[in-house]
Amino acid sequence: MYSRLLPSAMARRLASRCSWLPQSLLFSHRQPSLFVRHSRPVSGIATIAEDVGGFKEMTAGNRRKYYMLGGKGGVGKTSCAASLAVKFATQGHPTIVVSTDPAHSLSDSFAQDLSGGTLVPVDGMNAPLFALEINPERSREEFRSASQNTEGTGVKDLMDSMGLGMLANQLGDLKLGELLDTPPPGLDEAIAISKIMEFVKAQEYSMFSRIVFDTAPTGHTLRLLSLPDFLDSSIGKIIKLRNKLASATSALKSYFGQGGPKQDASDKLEQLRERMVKVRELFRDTESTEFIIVTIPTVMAVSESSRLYASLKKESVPVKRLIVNQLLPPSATDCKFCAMKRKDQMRALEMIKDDPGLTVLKLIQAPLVDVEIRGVPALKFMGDMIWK
Ligand SMILES: Nc1ncnc2c1ncn2[C@@H]1O[C@H](COP(=O)(O)OP(=O)(O)OP(=O)(O)O)[C@@H](O)[C@H]1O
Repeated sequence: MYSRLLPSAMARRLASRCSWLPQSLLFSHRQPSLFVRHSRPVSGIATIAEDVGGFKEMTAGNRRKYYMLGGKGGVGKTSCAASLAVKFATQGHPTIVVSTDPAHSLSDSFAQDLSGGTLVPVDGMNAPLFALEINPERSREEFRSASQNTEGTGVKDLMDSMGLGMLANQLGDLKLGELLDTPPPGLDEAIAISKIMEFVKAQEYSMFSRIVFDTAPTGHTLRLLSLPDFLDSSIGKIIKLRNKLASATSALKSYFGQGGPKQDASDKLEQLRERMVKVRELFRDTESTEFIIVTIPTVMAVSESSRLYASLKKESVPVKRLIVNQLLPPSATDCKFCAMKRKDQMRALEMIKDDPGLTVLKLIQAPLVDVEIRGVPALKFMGDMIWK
């Protein structure tokens, strides 16, 4: 229904408010092919609405591709991710968009409840687009339940009776469940991403050629990438200790005629570590993955984006595009506030130009619009402005 409303009512309303944008851009939903243009690298600052995003490259081929959108909190990651997913779907790519940000706003963005834990077809789309908010707490729970009390009281009783209760208590302190009660930052999100990776492998999801992730703010993403190392050093040690305990208690138990200890926790954690490695591999896969940084034109946001880019580069994560969202149009009136604000934004854009890392990225500039970007029509509108 929405998509039928868009060309007339909504687009015209938006058009009247964005008179500084080219009309072709505003009505691009009517002629989608008009906006699929060749990508080209950009070395400096483009003017607003210049076609520098290289969207054609993003849609090329039916091999599955993953797009992760990340950046500072509140810059518009969700809106950009949702608009990209809508655009992919309307261009013929069956698409899944997933939020792994613990503070979800994907449901708000699509104006639809996506929190049920299963893929939901997005309302108002004539093309296959499914969305999901992953509940990190729920994902973590399955690991936690398997990692608690696995040696059971039997071993402790046995060790107590042998005067080794103290040792049993100390080893009990290595409860793996506690690690998951206070997880390292990024773990929740990494578990969520690995869950998606698992289920999209199934035959029934093979049709989906684009998977878009709306990720958590910068810090989490960076920690997520260093997780395999963290897990190697922490969980790895814990697993080794527990394995030693397991073989010691197993020897005792068989001596006293009891069964061997359970291996569930160690197995689960080893599995968790392996999955984290796979998530990192996915982030680094230049063939199938791209991380898109979203920012706004403020000194603070650009500085954070610069650090994010440097860290992603260090971790060999492929990054090609930078979205500068919420740019003010040139002021047509003598609004002093607007003029000052725009001057400030231009300064931030200059920072991007001068930043040795960010300047090599394709720069996509997205204007600040004066309507809330909510629901498929608005996302289509935003997508047509950004993804060209
Ligand atoms: N270009 C834009 N013009 C006007 N409003 C925008 C624009 N981009 C985003 N917004 C609005 O800004 C708010 C924050 O956007 P969004 O939720 O996409 O950001 P986020 O980076 O995902 O936030 P969080 O870090 O909290 O998840 C939303 O109300 C959204 O509608």
